[in-house]
Amino acid sequence: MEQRSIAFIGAGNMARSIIAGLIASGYDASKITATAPSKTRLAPLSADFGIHTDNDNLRAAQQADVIVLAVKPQLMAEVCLPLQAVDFSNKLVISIAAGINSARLATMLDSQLHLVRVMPNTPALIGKGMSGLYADATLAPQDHQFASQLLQAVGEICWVKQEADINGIIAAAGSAPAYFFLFMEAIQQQAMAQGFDEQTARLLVQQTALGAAEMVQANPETDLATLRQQVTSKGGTTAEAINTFNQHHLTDIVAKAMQAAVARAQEMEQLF
Ligand SMILES: NC(=O)C1=CN([C@@H]2O[C@H](COP(=O)(O)OP(=O)(O)OC[C@H]3O[C@@H](n4cnc5c(N)ncnc54)[C@H](O)[C@@H]3O)[C@@H](O)[C@H]2O)C=CC1
Ligand SMILES: O=C(O)[C@@H]1CCC=N1
Repeated sequence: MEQRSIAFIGAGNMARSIIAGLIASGYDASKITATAPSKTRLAPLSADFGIHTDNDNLRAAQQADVIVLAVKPQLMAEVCLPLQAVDFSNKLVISIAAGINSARLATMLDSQLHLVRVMPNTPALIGKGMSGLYADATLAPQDHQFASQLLQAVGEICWVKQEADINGIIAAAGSAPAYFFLFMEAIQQQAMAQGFDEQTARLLVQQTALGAAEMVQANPETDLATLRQQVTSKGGTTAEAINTFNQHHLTDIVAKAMQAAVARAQEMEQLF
């Protein structure tokens, strides 16, 4: 892919995940800079990936072709204020922040921006990320392509047509690894309660989750309900477990959780 210079403003969990994925996919480490106020955050990034690090956001942003805004939403306004000195006319800005829309980012940076909003997730770290992207119609085709390639380097992508749909991506993908981890934690805990040691319980759940996900991927023509039914023998054990989930309204719980994620993103749009 095109090797533009990229400055990650904010070098936390998500920036690290994308950087790791990019380096693994062959992106030139010398073209990547990450910034954070503390050396403790930056040192492992330069040690692990050979990228540049800087504690000066303005310098890093001025020197980059692409600026990835990767700080917490509540810090975004404070971090953007000094960046108003940057000439954004030839730069692509990519924001991965939840709950901060394009209009707000333009105000925070006091500029007209070539902007892509991206909602990635942490499996980008191992090249298995899922990212939703949004840009308005003014984005140049080469910037559209660069953003696509950048996120494709760390997983799958989908573009959404309306900015509001980014909040749906948050609910279904950005936040969703945590739902699966929670479910796996619950299975591991119960497996331990039923007598397995921690390591064995983890192996049971991780291999089963991996196998289930890979079966979904390997059978694109088979819907998820059919895959579930193939495990569920009539009058058998799985049927009892699934009935128990249904009696406790698992589908409703998931719906409520995803709606709560969207509602929080909308609330953050007003707060920050
Ligand atoms: N963690 C996740 O799974 C996902 C996070 N996001 C978004 O990514 C953004 C970052 O989230 P995380 O990486 O989880 O947070 P984090 O807290 O791990 O990382 C934020 C980083 O910003 C740095 N920082 C703080 N003040 C700064 C400043 N003044 N200048 C430069 N850097 C500064 C901190 O050192 C920290 O390393 C958020 O806006 C979040 O909404 C989006 C999708 C998924
Ligand atoms: O929890 C959050 O707000 C961020 C956005 C999606 C995943 N983590």
